[in-house]
Amino acid sequence: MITKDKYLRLLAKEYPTAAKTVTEIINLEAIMNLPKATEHFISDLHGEYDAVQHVLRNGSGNVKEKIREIFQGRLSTREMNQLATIVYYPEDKIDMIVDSLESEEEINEFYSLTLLRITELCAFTVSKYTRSKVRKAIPADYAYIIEELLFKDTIMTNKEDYYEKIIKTVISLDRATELIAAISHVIQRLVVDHLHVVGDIYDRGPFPDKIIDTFMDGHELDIQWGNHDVLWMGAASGSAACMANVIRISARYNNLEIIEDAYGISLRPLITFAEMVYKEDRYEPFMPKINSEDESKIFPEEIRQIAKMNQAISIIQFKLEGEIIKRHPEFDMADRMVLDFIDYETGTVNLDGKDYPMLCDYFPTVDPADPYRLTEEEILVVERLMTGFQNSERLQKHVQFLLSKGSMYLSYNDNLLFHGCVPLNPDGSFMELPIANVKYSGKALLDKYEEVLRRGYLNREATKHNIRSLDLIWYLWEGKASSLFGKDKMTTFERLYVADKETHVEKKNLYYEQRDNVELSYKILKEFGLDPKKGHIINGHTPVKEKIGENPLKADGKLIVIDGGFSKAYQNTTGLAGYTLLYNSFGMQLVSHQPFTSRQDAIENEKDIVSTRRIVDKELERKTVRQTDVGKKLTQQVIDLQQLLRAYKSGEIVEDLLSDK
Ligand SMILES: O=P(O)(O)OC[C@H]1O[C@](O)(COP(=O)(O)O)[C@@H](O)[C@@H]1O
Ligand SMILES: [Mn+2]
Repeated sequence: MITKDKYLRLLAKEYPTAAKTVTEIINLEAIMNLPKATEHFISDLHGEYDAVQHVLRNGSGNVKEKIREIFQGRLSTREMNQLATIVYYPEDKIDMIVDSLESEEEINEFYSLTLLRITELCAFTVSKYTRSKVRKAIPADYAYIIEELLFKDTIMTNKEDYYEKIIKTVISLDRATELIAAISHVIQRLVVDHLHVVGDIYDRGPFPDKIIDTFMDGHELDIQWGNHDVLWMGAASGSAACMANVIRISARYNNLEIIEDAYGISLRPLITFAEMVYKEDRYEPFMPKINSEDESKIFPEEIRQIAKMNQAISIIQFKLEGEIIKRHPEFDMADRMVLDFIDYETGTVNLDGKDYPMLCDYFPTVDPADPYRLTEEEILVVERLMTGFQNSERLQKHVQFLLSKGSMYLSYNDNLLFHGCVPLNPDGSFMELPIANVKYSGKALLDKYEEVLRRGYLNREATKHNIRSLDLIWYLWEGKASSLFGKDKMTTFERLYVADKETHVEKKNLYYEQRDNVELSYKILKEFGLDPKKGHIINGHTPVKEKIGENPLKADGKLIVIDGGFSKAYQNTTGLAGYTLLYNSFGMQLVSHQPFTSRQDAIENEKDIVSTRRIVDKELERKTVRQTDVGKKLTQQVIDLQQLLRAYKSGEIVEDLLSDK
């Protein structure tokens, strides 16, 4: 361990004189007195890149709010909406406006007014940050000009002329669009300081990869993994069962492009296998879901092929899952040995003691005497697909990003964030899972899951030794003690093969029934070492059915469910798109969003998502950085620097006065 004296001497290298130490103390004190930065919570993005982009660009309605604060009374609603659209989509919107203008004068006037307005908006947005933070958010190309415009020197007498001159020069050099775009990006970036992604970036929607690319490009953020993210992480780590699920879901939502085009993984082995082995066209339950807009863009033959792939990979999935369940009696999943319950002669299935007719009884690869055995062809298909997943550089890069920014849960500024639940037993105690003969529950279980996920990825090439970790990663997807799943079983098989909906029911963990119970929130916050009086629990995972009166604020606002509802497929059930949460120096606000139509509609018709806000918690006094987790670290730094200063004064450590020379 490093001694205090050694530490001070190391610190003295960074602050070699008393003057430099004092300057840093003053700087840190100033930062701690600034208002707490805005945190933005979003979840369940499900590949809906355009809608997510929109919410990020408008900062859950924050950009509009700031525009109103500054320009109400000075600009008309139309002008304010136009300005907001420019901030969200600068290049496209400006092109459109400029195209509609007739003369050079009109265009120049538009540029000049827009630059003035957007500069004012940006200056207002960044006013709560230190200059050094703002500088980091400014793109290098226009750094000098933007800094000049933002940090106006109030003592300069002829400053207005000076700025006008800058703006005129930029316009005359034909660079106005670029500059407006650069300033817009600074606003987008800083209108929300820190982003929390409470899970489920992947599946159902078309572009999870593009969402991750956006996240990799600069936002300050953290991620709490969702069950769908973990499924992809498992597939990238070498779990064949996770991979089969990933492919099945992509086929079901007609999104195989994500695998083939975005990640460059060839599905040819699966297509060939499906055509070769599933000779009869009996794939009705496996038809992909196709959006009405996409219907005209797809050949019927392609739909047939996707359905067959879905059918082939589903059976492979059930077989692989059966093997895992057999290896792990402690998973307690005997009821998921679904291929055992089929009567292959009569085409019925026995579930919970009751016989049901099957919607499809075509199983060309299943040997009723040994239903879980993969055929040689199936083994080959799995191997070839797996190689594709493991060799996809882009997928591996994305999963590494998820691992580096993500965790099973996060404590941040007194709040506890996780995607699903802390699984409970029917009597309310924390549910246990034995892992390598040790029982884990509550926080320890979530910590263990995280350890296993990281280990599973790290050992992805040591296939044999990794099986135990990979099995557990798959368990996280659909096991009853999984904090990401939170249901008693996943009825994929029943949904495909049985019409009777009573077999489709997935019973939610007691956690979900008890979410309104303040005591439970207290108990969980305490379990995770947080102060229950101050903190909140923030979850995603379950769409909030506002349509039938469900409230996203549970337990008097102690627990907040912010499923963003981006997934189009689920918007019929919820009645609106969903929720995001903002936490700024004034408190917490829940924002509900109407569905996003399209990027084009947003640009052309200035159609913003209508967002309404509800206050969750109001700070009695405006919260400063000092009262945050960052503040705690800075306070400690100030204490250390004060000690260093005393050491300089007493001569215990000698100043390096030559350090500047
Ligand atoms: O809507 P689909 O595609 O049938 O998926 C249903 C499945 O998704 C799940 O709800 C899990 O996904 P979510 O995390 O998005 O809820 C399962 O419980 C369920 O079996
Ligand atoms: Mn989920």
